[in-house]
Amino acid sequence: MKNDPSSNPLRQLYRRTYVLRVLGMGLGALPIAVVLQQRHGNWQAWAWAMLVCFAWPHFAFLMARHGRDPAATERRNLLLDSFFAGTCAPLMHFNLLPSVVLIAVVAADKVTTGIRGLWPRSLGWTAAGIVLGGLLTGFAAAPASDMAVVMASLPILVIHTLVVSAISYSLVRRVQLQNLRLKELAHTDPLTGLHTRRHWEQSVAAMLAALRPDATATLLLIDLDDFKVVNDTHGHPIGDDVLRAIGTIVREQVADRGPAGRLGGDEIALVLPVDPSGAGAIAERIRADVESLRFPLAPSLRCSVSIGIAPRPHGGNHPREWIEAADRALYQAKDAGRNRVGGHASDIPPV
Ligand SMILES: Nc1nc2c(ncn2[C@@H]2O[C@H](COP(=O)(O)OP(=O)(O)OP(=O)(O)O)[C@@H](O)[C@H]2O)c(=O)[nH]1
Repeated sequence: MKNDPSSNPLRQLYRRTYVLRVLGMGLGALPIAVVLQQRHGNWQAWAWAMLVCFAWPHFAFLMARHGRDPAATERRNLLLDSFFAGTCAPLMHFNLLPSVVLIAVVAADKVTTGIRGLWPRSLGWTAAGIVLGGLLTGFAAAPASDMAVVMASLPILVIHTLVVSAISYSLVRRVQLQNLRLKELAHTDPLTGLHTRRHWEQSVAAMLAALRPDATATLLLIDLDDFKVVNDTHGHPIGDDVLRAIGTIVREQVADRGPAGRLGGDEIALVLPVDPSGAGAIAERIRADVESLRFPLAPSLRCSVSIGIAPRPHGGNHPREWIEAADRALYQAKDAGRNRVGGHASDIPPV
């Protein structure tokens, strides 16, 4: 990806502005031509207008494409756009509507690039274009725009505005989708596909806030048995495969019924809106699925989990107290020989 030019949006800027430049300059030719025809412009005025409107966009594209630094070349081209638009105002003897439209259009193009400071800088270039063009045309002024000039100015006004809006919309949508993806990545543990600890805690808090105070919910705390031995015997990558497989099992068993997160290391927690016996049945399925896991790269490997279950504490939404209760149930399961579910049987003290 590093050498892929498409991975650098600034390097690709000249492609996007090429379309806008061809469109803007091409449509801009219409009111310029009408004004030149009305005031019987000389051949030099026509030649300059045609060069700016029809040759410059392609020349700018080729310069940026073949330049050593396309982004820098394109930034300079954008400033030259403003200069050329500036020269067109005196060329049209400052005919008000097309002069203002042309200058506004090239200014808008600077804003849509998102390059900081480009738009204010472009104003100086526009002013330079106006002064140079003015010196060459003697600053002749005929600002009134008749109906023919108004009509000829409409296509650039309407079409260019709509195209710039469509491009801006698609850029905003892309940024929104990328932000969403970044948020997902920040919320998801890459190994297990479960929530990260922080996001899990936030999701549990949100879930509890949405539940009635007396509504049932149960916390399951899952811990791999002798995971250190798994790592030591089969290696860390196989240990990662185990975590990955358990993440898949948990996600399949929980579906979207409640938040499931990796608290760290080999510890996974989930909260389900069910009573302890319902949670016990789900925990038992997870335990059995983990027990039946097989790994082609480590055929002798057998895994198991111990699971602690704790019902939601009465009269409180304190995840810490709740996790401690599930932790006690988990360690009872470990003490009782591992590969089992603890906490939903009567021998586990209530929270
Ligand atoms: N492969 C792998 N191992 C990890 C990861 N995170 C933590 N571990 C290992 O997980 C092991 C956790 O061990 P412990 O929870 O202390 O104990 P255990 O061996 O599972 O024993 P019990 O919990 O008592 O059954 C440690 O060896 C960590 O190095 C990980 O992302 N990948």
